[in-house]
Amino acid sequence: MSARTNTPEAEDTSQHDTPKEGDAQTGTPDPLFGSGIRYTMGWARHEGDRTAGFGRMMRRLPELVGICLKLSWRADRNALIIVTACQLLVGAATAGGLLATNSVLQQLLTAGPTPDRITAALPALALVGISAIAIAVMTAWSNAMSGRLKPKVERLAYTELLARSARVELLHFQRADFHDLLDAAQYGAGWIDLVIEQLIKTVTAVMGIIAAAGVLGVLHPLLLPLLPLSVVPRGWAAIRATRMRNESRLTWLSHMRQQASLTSLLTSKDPAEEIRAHAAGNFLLSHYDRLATHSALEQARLARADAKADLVAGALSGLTTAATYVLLGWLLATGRMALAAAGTAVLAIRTGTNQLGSVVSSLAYMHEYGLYTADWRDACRQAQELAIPEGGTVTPATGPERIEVRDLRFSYVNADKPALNGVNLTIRRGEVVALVGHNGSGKTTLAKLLTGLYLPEEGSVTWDGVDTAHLDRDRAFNSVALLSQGFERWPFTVRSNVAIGRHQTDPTAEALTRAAASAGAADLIEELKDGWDTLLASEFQGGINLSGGQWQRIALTRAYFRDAPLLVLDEPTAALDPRAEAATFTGVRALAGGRTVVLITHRLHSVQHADRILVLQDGVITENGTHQELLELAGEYAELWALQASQYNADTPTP
Ligand SMILES: Nc1ncnc2c1ncn2[C@@H]1O[C@H](COP(=O)(O)OP(=O)(O)OP(=O)(O)O)[C@@H](O)[C@H]1O
Repeated sequence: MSARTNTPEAEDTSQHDTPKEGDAQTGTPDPLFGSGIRYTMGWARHEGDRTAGFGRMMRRLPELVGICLKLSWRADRNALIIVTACQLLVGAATAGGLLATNSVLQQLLTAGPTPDRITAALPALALVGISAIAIAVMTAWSNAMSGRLKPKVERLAYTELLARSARVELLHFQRADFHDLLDAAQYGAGWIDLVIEQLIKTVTAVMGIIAAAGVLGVLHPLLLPLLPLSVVPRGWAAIRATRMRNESRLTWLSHMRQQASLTSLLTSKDPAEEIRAHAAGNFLLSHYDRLATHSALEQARLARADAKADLVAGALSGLTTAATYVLLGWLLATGRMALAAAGTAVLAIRTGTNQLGSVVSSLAYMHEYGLYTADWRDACRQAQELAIPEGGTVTPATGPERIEVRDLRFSYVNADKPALNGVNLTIRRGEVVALVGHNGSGKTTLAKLLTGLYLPEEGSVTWDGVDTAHLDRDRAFNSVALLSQGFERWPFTVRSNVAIGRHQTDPTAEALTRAAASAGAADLIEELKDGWDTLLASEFQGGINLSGGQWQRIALTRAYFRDAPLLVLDEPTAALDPRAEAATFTGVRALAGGRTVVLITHRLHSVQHADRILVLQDGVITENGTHQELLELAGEYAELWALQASQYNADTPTP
């Protein structure tokens, strides 16, 4: 190995061409990610809107303001009222201050002894001071109130989104477009405080403009058109700069996500093991650096584009300022305006143009962030439409007496063939039913339909004659305990990991211990340093991690702790040692009394004592019977059984 490969930096340049500006083009497949990652995130939902002009921006504005005001009203109406009142008062004080300034100038510029002129100007001077104090007080109060309002609005937006998405039918979580919307909506919820901030800035600036325009109108009507005229170039440049920024951002957005995914891979717990064992660190790092270089080049280009736009804006703005002073000079020279009024006009024009510039940039920011606010609203609406309905037929607490499946067909979104293709089956209360079959044959999918987690696409699944779609699903789920293949390893204490399975009631020590004993986890928990209070997350202070099998026992404890009449165990022993596995299956039989158990496993020796074994093949039940009946049938099950048995026999040394 050459010395160069000792540092990741050395490896970078040897592996990839040095990125050049313009390399990062949309649609160019990435050597690591292909082109798949680019459009999978909510970011890219607004390509058209992001590069839209002023007209489109203004058309969306009322809707956006409406969303923000409604949310703010719900979050903290007092704060909203105070902020609005403060802004109105700031506007009034600005106008009053300008008029008072005019009066001061008039008094100072009239003929007469200086002390007299100063004395005459004093009341107006006091008014200038009072309006400045009023502006400062109102601005401070408004800032304090908006500081109170914004986090409340953000919290409300997040809570609403999370509450609604937590109720969405499971199937929609398989849809990429729904995830795109949720992604964007999360930005919307997080950035809603920025939209409100810009909205407040806009209101402040509009008040300033009204004040300045009012004063200019009083001083000389000819001065009024100067105000919008002077801001046109700055507004045009600001919008142009925003569009350029957005176009540029779209170019490197996917890089940002790819970079973020590499950052997360290099710093997360789970991939750490394989990265080290396969020495993949430098490889990932070199790709990270390649992407970071692209991003830096794009940002440099962006900065230059911004600078150019600013330059053009500055030049045009200078021209309009010059025109303003020429007009003022002409008004003065021709005696159409007094010197004092001209002085006030300069102040009013400066105030007005500054505020107009501020309005334009606030509107541009509002438009940009506001696209996500609209997504937040759309996601909340969609989540509501796709939610598991509330109410329906209530099932008895003892669970269904009979689950019937008739001509059941079910396909996942974008799947080219159905996962279940005409399943018929009846399960009675208290039965232990085992589902076996090759990978992808539909066992897990069937279990999810039996429990009402998914609804049939065709055919029916009924609980005591009631279609699962018409059940009160919240109550129905209450009757279900599920240990799924990818069970959750909650980063909580052991107690919470188990009690989350039935969190509505305070877990009694006795119920926890009983569940742990049934799952074979009692000794394991007792030996942990803080017992039930041990934190199962080594990435947090004081936390520890468990082995795969130990985690499986905790997950099994959780399922047992739910103490539900319908128990679904999907590969419950995949990570268990043989003794624990045997104990688990014996435990399942013992537990069954009155409880319906659906057991999915590839360990055929463990299912031989099930009441019934169902063999699935390509989404269809091909065999249905007891272990003995299926062996006699000499079909798929018998073949798989013989295969597994032969492996054991071959490996067993003859005594
Ligand atoms: N979320 C999903 N989206 C799309 N297709 C899916 C999804 N989950 C499963 N499938 C497909 O549905 C079919 C049935 O999958 P299922 O998980 O029910 O099989 P299984 O019998 O439980 O497999 P295994 O023994 O590997 O756990 C497979 O073809 C699988 O690829």
